[in-house]
Amino acid sequence: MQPSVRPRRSVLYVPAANAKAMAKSATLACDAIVYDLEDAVAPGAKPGARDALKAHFSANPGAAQQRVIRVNAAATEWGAEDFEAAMECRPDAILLPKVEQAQDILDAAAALDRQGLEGVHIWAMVETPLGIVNIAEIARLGRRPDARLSCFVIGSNDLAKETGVPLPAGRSTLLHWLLQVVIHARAFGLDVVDGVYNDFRDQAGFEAECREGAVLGFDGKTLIHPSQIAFANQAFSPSAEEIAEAERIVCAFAEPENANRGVIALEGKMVERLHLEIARKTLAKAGSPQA
Ligand SMILES: CC(C)(COP(=O)(O)OP(=O)(O)OC[C@H]1O[C@@H](n2cnc3c(N)ncnc32)[C@H](O)[C@@H]1OP(=O)(O)O)[C@@H](O)C(=O)NCCC(=O)NCCSC(=O)C[C@H](O)C(=O)O
Ligand SMILES: [Mg+2]
Repeated sequence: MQPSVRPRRSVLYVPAANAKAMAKSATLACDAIVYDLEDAVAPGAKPGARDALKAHFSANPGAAQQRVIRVNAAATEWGAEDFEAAMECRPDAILLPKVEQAQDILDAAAALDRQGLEGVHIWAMVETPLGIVNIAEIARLGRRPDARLSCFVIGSNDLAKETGVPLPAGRSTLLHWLLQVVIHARAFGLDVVDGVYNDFRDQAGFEAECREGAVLGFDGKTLIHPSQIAFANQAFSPSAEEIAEAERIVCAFAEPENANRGVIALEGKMVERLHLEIARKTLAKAGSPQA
């Protein structure tokens, strides 16, 4: 399944057991919401969270944001009931935690097929050592429409837990694994969203990690608090300078004398038609009609 063209700059987790957060979520300017039935919901609160989720979707059949539901893994005692509840809600996507092999995705896709739920994508969390080791096999499903896979989401807390590494500023301990996930997502046409920043009162640290994620090639960041949305939207959007440069490149190639040229000089730099493609992508991301 091809990834959606909708942006993934800001992807907010909302615990499905938190009625106040659920109500607030509809008003927030994030690109996507992940209603969580997994780690943010205590074992005893799972049945109530499923009911709340179903009631929320039933009362709000449409939403401005993409809506995703994170279920517990199929192998857990909650997995089957979570998946049933998620299918009943008909979200844009179901997020599978701790994906470790392609079969995890294919099983979920088959269940969606059995229910005739067309258009429901699968997102996969990459957050275990085995998930990283098998990333090529899993990412390859991006080329198979029947697998429904459209997006990877990093789970940095679980990765740190499973590997025993700390999570220092700059995430040097995770960098190698993060880059593997990004390159495999790009190779097989998947979107890829960075992990959460836990210290939600530390705005400077959060902003630094957003910038780092953008430079590493992520499409956006998963978030835990509404205060993180605005900066994520900014960090994963083209800057004013990038937009202006892209416009100059598009204009330069539109000049009649450049119509048949593969490479031109612009402001002292070599600019090829591949840069024109990049410029058009930048403008498309910025929502410019010049794209
Ligand atoms: C972290 C929090 C528990 C903090 O909550 P709280 O102390 O209530 O924050 P505030 O008082 O500052 O909240 C202000 C208002 O904003 C609403 N709020 C807070 N968080 C959210 C949210 N996520 N979505 C929607 N609305 C939210 C509060 O209700 C207040 O509203 P109001 O009073 O009307 O103004 C809390 O932020 C939280 O629970 N965050 C989400 C945690 C979560 O989902 N965790 C699981 C996903 S992270 C993960 O598992 C990653 C991965 O798997 C990995 O391995 O790394
Ligand atoms: Mg996790």
